[in-house]
Amino acid sequence: MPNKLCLALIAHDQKKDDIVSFVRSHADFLEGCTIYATGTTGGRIQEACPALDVTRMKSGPLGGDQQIGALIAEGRIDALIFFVDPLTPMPHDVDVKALMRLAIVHDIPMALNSATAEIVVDRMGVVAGHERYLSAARG
Ligand SMILES: O=C(CO)COP(=O)(O)O
Repeated sequence: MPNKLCLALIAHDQKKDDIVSFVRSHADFLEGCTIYATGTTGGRIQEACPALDVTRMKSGPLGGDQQIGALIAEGRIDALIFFVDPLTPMPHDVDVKALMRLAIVHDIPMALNSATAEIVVDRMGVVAGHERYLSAARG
């Protein structure tokens, strides 16, 4: 069995209901993943889906985005799913920008809205299923 996929999930406040719906609709796939999330997002996800393996970092404005960025720099995150609110100014905008920059530098899939997140998760599910199929076939 290959290592579990490791995803970072983050949502700004106006998008938290959206990420909860997203997580609920992909709970089967996400149960097979290790999830890192910023503090408040992680709390909402755990509340909605207690079976998921979620590690909560600090809240975004208090350093959570930077903590996730550090995990990306260490090669520990396979994809970043970040439901961004494009209409509200953020005090920690520089942290958000730094996080996105690291996802680009380390060339991991980065979904910044729900339409892209659907594609990333669907694709990763296919690849993960394929790898499981191959490792089972190899014995
Ligand atoms: O602010 C965030 C991302 O920039 C999200 O942080 P929380 O999940 O703690 O609200």
